[in-house]
Amino acid sequence: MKNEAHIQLNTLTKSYREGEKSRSVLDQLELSVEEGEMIVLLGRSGSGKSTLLNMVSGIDRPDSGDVIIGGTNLAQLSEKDRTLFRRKNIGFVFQSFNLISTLTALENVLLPLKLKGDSDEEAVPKAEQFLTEVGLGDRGDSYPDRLSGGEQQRVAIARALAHEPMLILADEPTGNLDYETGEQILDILNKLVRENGRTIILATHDRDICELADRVVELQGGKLHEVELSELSAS
Ligand SMILES: Nc1ncnc2c1ncn2[C@@H]1O[C@H](COP(=O)(O)OP(=O)(O)OP(=O)(O)O)[C@@H](O)[C@H]1O
Repeated sequence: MKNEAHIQLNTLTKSYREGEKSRSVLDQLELSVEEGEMIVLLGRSGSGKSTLLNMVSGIDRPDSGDVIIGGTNLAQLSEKDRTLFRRKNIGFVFQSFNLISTLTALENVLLPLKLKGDSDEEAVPKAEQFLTEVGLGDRGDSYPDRLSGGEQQRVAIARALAHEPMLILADEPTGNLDYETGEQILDILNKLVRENGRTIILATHDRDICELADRVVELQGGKLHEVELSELSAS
């Protein structure tokens, strides 16, 4: 029996209204992702990458179409149920790290575990373990403003993975980092995701990142096009 796709986007359509005008961003878009795949999502600025990730995470809802993740169609859930689904099943890594500045590194990683309802006894060892895995086991007490950009992004990765979500969404995770630090972050993300069999969709402008991907798709004119890895190395 063929496995059901882990993520299935069917005829996904989204447009934004501005006054009288409507701007189409996603147009009958289709995507199928298998469990454990790493997909790189390319696209020019304004092509709709963040809009697409917002649909997949259930932060926003499509005008029409399906967003089926692990058998649940997010497009049919209420906002409250989409939030609950997201907390349980999705981890985010953003370009701007998005750590909470008044919480220590450890407390930031604890947050998704506490939201999920874990007790301190369960959550603290898990959060410490994930901080150790990103090489920051000794920085749990540091506040974000005492950490470098690369360290903050590593905390953000630990936070994204701590509640063991089935899907990781990363929006330009190396966008604010220098080349070398960006490479380190990608190595960590890649290793953790691969070792744990997680599915990841990573949006970027950076074509170098594509070498880590199982598949590369490009958003253009509201639709996704598969990009051959050989095309990228030639360009
Ligand atoms: N809330 C909104 N209201 C109106 N228009 C929006 C809204 N959000 C996004 N857009 C428009 O939708 C288009 C796609 O935006 P989106 O942020 O998804 O692109 P992107 O590919 O992520 O861009 P970038 O790489 O620059 O972050 C843009 O033209 C943007 O102006």
